[in-house]
Amino acid sequence: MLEITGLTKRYPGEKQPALQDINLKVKEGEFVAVLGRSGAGKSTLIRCINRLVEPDSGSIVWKGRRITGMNASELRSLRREIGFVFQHFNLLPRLPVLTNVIAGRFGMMPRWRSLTGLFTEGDRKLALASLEEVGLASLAAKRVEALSGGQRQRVAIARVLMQQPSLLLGDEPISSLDPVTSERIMRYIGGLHRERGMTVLLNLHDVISAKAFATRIIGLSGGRIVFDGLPQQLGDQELIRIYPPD
Ligand SMILES: Nc1ncnc2c1ncn2[C@@H]1O[C@H](COP(=O)(O)OP(=O)(O)OP(=O)(O)O)[C@@H](O)[C@H]1O
Repeated sequence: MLEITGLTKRYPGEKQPALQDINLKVKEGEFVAVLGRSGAGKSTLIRCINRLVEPDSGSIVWKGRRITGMNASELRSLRREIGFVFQHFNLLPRLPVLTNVIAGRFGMMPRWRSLTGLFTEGDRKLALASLEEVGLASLAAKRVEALSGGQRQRVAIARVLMQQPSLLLGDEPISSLDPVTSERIMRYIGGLHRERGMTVLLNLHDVISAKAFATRIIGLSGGRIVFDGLPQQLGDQELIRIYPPD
């Protein structure tokens, strides 16, 4: 479903490449957790997949379409199909929760605001149902800026639910949340994977969450894949390879 071949990225002015010759095939319905030390290349990998970061070489093919090489309009339509949860949520703080969630339907369309008047009753119902799923329906009318970090993250998840993507990418979606909220968000994402068959690829700092929820773990170190296996194959030796001491 997602096939990454020979992916390499070096940021301008950096000596070491952030990613070196990454080869990775993700099958439909897999839940992949990407682990690695800070600077290992996890964000770069995820961001190359939706072209928020421009790779230097290699190819990324999703459902038979070559992401590397897509033009701006092809990318816009791709980003409507691929859900992306950032560390910093990417919400519009001054607008109500419900409007932020409905915007998910339009992907990352920059001019979506001009569509506000065109939201249908169906859109509103679906957005409310998504908020219900993350336990925030009662806050639908509140401005996002009045919510806590954990609540904002749940709004971001509700927006992704609304988008109904077949691929969900996440860049450390739980790293700024408390343990209880983190667990809750991971359970939502696990539910999306199990019940809707969504393919998930998440960068995580937390090995325990990765082992509990993922069906496959990728370990990155120095921009290379140093582990690729099942959660139960991740033992002490493998963890040392993924998290080498200084
Ligand atoms: N915009 C940038 N300009 C220059 N170098 C960058 C940029 N973004 C990342 N890097 C470098 O690329 C390497 C990989 O960074 P990346 O953010 O992908 O790692 P990461 O594993 O996601 O780290 P973290 O867990 O801290 O988010 C690091 O050495 C980092 O300093």
